Amino acid sequence: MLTLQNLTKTFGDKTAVHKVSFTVDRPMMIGIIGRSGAGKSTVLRMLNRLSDASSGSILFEGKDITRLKGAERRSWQSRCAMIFQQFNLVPRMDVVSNVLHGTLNRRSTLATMFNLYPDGDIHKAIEILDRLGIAEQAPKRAEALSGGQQQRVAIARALMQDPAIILADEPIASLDPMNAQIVMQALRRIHEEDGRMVIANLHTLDTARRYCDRVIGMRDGRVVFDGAPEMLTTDAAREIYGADTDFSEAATSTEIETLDRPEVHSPEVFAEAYA
Ligand SMILES: Nc1ncnc2c1ncn2[C@@H]1O[C@H](COP(=O)(O)OP(=O)(O)OP(=O)(O)O)[C@@H](O)[C@H]1O
Repeated sequence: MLTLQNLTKTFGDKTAVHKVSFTVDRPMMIGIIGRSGAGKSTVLRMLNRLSDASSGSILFEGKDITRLKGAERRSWQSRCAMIFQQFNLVPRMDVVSNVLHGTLNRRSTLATMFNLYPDGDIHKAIEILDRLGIAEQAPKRAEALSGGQQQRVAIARALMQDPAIILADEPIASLDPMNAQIVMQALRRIHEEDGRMVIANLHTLDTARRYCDRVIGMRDGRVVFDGAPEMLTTDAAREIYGADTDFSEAATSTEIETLDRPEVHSPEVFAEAYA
């Protein structure tokens, strides 16, 4: 359903992404890992059409995304929602209005100017917040929430768009381990329950192993690993991170020891994490 073919991005002399190709034939949760500057964000930005590819193509359900313009490009951007490390909420605006911003693409300018939202959208926003365990935060200003809660608001805003794909660019890089776990569980659950594809750029190996069905490793703009988490051996990690034999996985870890991968998928543990 999603195919990247020789996707390339250059900035002047610098090739940030070099002929990246992979196919995703069913909705899955994919982690893209690699050191800083490997090209992970640039790949996501091209996928969402925030940035244009220099060459190569992206096909989704047979359609060439790289060629979309105007309204078609905006429509793609709402099918392919993006979440950022810094949440990108409007800090002084209440939580529910931030979530309702996810409907901007389909609202008239006048309705947007006067903050007029249909009742159905407001109910939907609250339902989504409830699903993410933060409905009681709905009237508060976004800036009053913890980082983990703010990232869940950003996920709720993305869900308002009813996207086929959620792209998450370092979604947990600003969070402490407990909040990082809650946010990763939320993304995993959205993938499993809704059948949405999730592609997340991640700094740490253990997070990719624990939550993802497939891991893509990038180094210097190229894909150097593409496989199941079980295939991600220390040697494969060394290749991705360009490290020598001193390489220690602990250096890329945000581990907190309480959860194993099988438990992560259990709704009970998910609910408990929110309690
Ligand atoms: N707008 C830009 N102009 C010039 N160079 C850029 C631009 N955006 C990215 N780059 C360069 O492209 C390369 C890949 O950057 P990118 O942000 O995609 O890497 P990354 O793997 O996401 O790293 P990080 O984890 O630090 O965000 C880097 O060398 C970066 O400096």
